[in-house]
Amino acid sequence: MTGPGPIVWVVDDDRSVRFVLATALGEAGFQVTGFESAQAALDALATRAPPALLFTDVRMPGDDGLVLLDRLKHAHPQLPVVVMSAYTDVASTAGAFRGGAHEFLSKPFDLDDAVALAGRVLAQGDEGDAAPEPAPGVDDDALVGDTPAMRQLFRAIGRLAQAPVSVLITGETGTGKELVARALHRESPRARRPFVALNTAAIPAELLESELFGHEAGAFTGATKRHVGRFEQADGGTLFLDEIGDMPLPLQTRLLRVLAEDEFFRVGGRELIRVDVRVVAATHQDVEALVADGRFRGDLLHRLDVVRLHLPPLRERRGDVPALAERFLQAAAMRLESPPKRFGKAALERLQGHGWPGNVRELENLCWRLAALAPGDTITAADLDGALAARRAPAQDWDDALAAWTREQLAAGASGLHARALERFDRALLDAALEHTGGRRAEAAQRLGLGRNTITRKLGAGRRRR
Ligand SMILES: Nc1ncnc2c1ncn2[C@@H]1O[C@H](COP(=O)(O)OP(=O)(O)OP(=O)(O)O)[C@@H](O)[C@H]1O
Repeated sequence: MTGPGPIVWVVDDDRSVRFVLATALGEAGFQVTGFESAQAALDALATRAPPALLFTDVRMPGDDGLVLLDRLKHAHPQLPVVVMSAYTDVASTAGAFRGGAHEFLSKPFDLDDAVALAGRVLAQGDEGDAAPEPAPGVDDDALVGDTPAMRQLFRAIGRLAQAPVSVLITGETGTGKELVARALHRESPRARRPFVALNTAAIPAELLESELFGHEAGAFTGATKRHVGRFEQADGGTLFLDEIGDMPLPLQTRLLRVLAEDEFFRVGGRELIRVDVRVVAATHQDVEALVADGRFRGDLLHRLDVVRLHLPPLRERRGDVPALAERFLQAAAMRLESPPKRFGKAALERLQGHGWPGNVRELENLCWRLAALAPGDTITAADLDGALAARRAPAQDWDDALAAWTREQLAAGASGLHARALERFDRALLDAALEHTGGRRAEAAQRLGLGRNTITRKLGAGRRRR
């Protein structure tokens, strides 16, 4: 899609990073231009209006990203800059923030996170004092919900935000677990300190430990610089550990110890690091079952699960669908700088009747698509059917999606892709078959043409290594 969305520039000497980021941002409605060097971006600025947002890598041939940041801060102080780097050492991150970076994105990053970040930064700009004409704001982090389950949840968040206890958030994918974690942070006395999120499932097991606790230069092959882990980054604030059920067992043991002692060593380090971090964890899995199967430590669950917040799936709170849909549509129109649209009555009814297997995220994506593509001011039931069908279409081209995933992973520096791809292939088949058979393994195995033992083994392997 090349909608009339806000203009974003991506400066990175790595062509594949520019490509994947531009594609993802483009699909979300931004107009993206890539530059291979700081100089190329500066040259463009001499002849063109500045973008609404700029992403830049740090280490590039010629002037690096921090030099670019410095120049931009003088020439265009209002322009938000997101600095991206694989080097999350103190010098790079602190240098970036000192230089006026709006956000720091550590590579490899999740593309959804990068897109969400772009949305957030621009929304802040829209609402902030610095924006020339503050638009009527849509608060990206505001939780929408008026059903009894959500009201109860909001009360619990208000109460829990003040208490420094660990919280475990459960709920299907896309139900808003991260948003709840952010709300807990925002309403807490830690609000002025960092909120740091880590998706355990998105990071290869062998990198997780150093991602969490950091490492010293030379701690292992490839560790050329000191890396400050997420625990340290979150000092004084909140660390959100998403998909905690996917954490490998040895790391669970280490996490348990750190939570008990509030101190740790970086990988390969000798200096004892003390931190004050509130941990909020989340999972979409049945964590008690993981404990029963020996895949998750009961004592760690106990420590993380001082209080549990459960997010019901959207199909169990259909009353919230209209307000959510209107909100997303309004936010999308603002972001795309397109005229506002509304849902017609029949369309709203159809939305409420939909099953929403992807929950609020699915609804949000659909609204973005409709904001960009529906022809009139009022969205009809036919527009909706078209958008739902279009959403399903890419799923048919799974080989394209696989190729895109592979390119993205390679660009982000990942290795061992064949094994990981096979795992995901198995998991997609198994999950879909189990969903189809209502969780009956024997039937799922038979439908897939696999032996029952094979399916059990694959399920175990998938869960262990995810
Ligand atoms: N109650 C809500 N009000 C407004 N927006 C919401 C609400 N719940 C979820 N969203 C939006 O839906 C999207 C998905 O939410 P979020 O990422 O918090 O889900 P999640 O449960 O953490 O998903 P996953 O398990 O896949 O990580 C986000 O863009 C979020 O802003």
